[in-house]
Amino acid sequence: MSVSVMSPAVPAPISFYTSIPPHITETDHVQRSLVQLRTKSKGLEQYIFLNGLKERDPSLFYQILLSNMMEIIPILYTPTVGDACSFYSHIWRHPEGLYISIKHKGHIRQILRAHPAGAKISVVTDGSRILGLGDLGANGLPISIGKLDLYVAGAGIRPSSTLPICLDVGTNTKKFIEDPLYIGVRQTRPVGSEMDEFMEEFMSAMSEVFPELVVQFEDFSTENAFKYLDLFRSRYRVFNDDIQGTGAVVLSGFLNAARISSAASGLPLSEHRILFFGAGSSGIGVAKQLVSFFTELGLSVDEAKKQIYTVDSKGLITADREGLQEHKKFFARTDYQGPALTSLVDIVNHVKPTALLGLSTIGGAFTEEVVKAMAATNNRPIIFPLSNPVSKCELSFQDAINWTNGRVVFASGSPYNPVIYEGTTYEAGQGNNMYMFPGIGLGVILSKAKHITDAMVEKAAIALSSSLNEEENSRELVYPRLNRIRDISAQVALAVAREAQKEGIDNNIVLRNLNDNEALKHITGKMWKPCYESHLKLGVGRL
Ligand SMILES: O=C([O-])CC(=O)C(=O)O
Ligand SMILES: [Mg+2]
Repeated sequence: MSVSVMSPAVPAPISFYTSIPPHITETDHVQRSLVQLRTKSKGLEQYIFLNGLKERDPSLFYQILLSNMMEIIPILYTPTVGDACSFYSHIWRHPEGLYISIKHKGHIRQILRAHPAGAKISVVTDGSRILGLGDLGANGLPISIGKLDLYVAGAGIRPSSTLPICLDVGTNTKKFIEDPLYIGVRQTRPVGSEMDEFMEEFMSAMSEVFPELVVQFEDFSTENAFKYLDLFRSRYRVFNDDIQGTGAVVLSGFLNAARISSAASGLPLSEHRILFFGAGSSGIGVAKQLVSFFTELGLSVDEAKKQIYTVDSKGLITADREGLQEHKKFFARTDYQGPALTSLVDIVNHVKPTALLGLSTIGGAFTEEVVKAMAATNNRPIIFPLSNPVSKCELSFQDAINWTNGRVVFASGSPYNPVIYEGTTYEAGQGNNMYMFPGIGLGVILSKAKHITDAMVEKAAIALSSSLNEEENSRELVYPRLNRIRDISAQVALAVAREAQKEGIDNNIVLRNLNDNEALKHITGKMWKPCYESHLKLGVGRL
């Protein structure tokens, strides 16, 4: 009997074929899985379904994710991942990612060595400030997993090169410690030197076991976010997504929003007054990113700082306030001596900002009065309610449109559906760091940069802001459409790599010698794509 050249070299076991019903193809199974997903109720049930699918058939999972990104990303990522984290101990089904516990102190290298080699990008959280949901302890792992799914979808990183980690060091949230189903260690968080020593051991073990690894710190509490970024950024390839990723994505959206707003007002970019509602790691991270950009426009640091006002739970931050936390001092105002301004409306009326940015995690904080005060002094007020998930967002898109008669230039951290107002359809921008971190990570991996500098992050932001196509610009969008994420990540990655080359901290000669067009081709050519079909053909997949 002659053997067809199309036959697989090694025939699949008979049992494999007999387990597959007669009328099933790859194409209809993708459709079947989508139907199964869509019949689940929205939110956590859909998250659990996708999580199970990823475990059962990773190749099918990625196939579905990549061909339905607009539908799937809000389930695996913000906002639904917030519910997954809140209830993770209760919905936990199977081991995934990696837990490094405080109990492993002294043995972290051995634990990492037991993991398959080859990780190139790791997202690491200690669960202490998950989105705007607070200290969720060991329940924080899904945020690392969700961010890495975006690396796969948005930047084409191979799934086996990703390493989601939750540092299980305890939680200060009593209800978790008392919950019999809680999956983390039952103790409060270590402070001071115990945590510092743990982090030192962890980072040095990571770089030893995974020499090519880029580390993204995620959702650490504000103080630790700043502290560990400062401590490790010159020694390892590490960046903090909440400080730098959010800083960059907001700078990028602000540049486009300011262009739209200035077209109506004639105000030069450097004269915009920006009010930050929220002064945690993200708020201050974004503010610093703006200062750095303004200085490049020719302003001194002091002049740039003057354009920025910060507000925390006690009101407008002024230098004369007692006991001001270290990270808030830089932006504390010295030009206001009156009685403390505590209400946001009073602050808006005093500052008359052109842009109001929310990073406060206080849902609904931008009330009708606040929004109308913004609309009273600005033809095109810029309002970015950036806190996540939706329950913590300062303003809904519908209210923003209604209360400004459609004049607002809007971007939120979580997604909103388009709104129709007086016959016109308006689209919300999503100012989420998902536009930045996949491209930043990819650029660092490909250029083999030694460090991630502020200039690399800034160049990433500028690349994003100029990535909008004609149609997106004509619709007055402030961010490109998400379905172009791979193109955008490639442009961001190139900008990051070019800056690393300029600073002489890259280590990839091939990339250095390519012109921009060749380099973009090289980058997109490296992007991983799922190959679902071949699994059934070769009989090695699991349906
Ligand atoms: O995860 C997101 O959607 C954005 C983010 O980093 C955060 O809110 O902490
Ligand atoms: Mg975050």
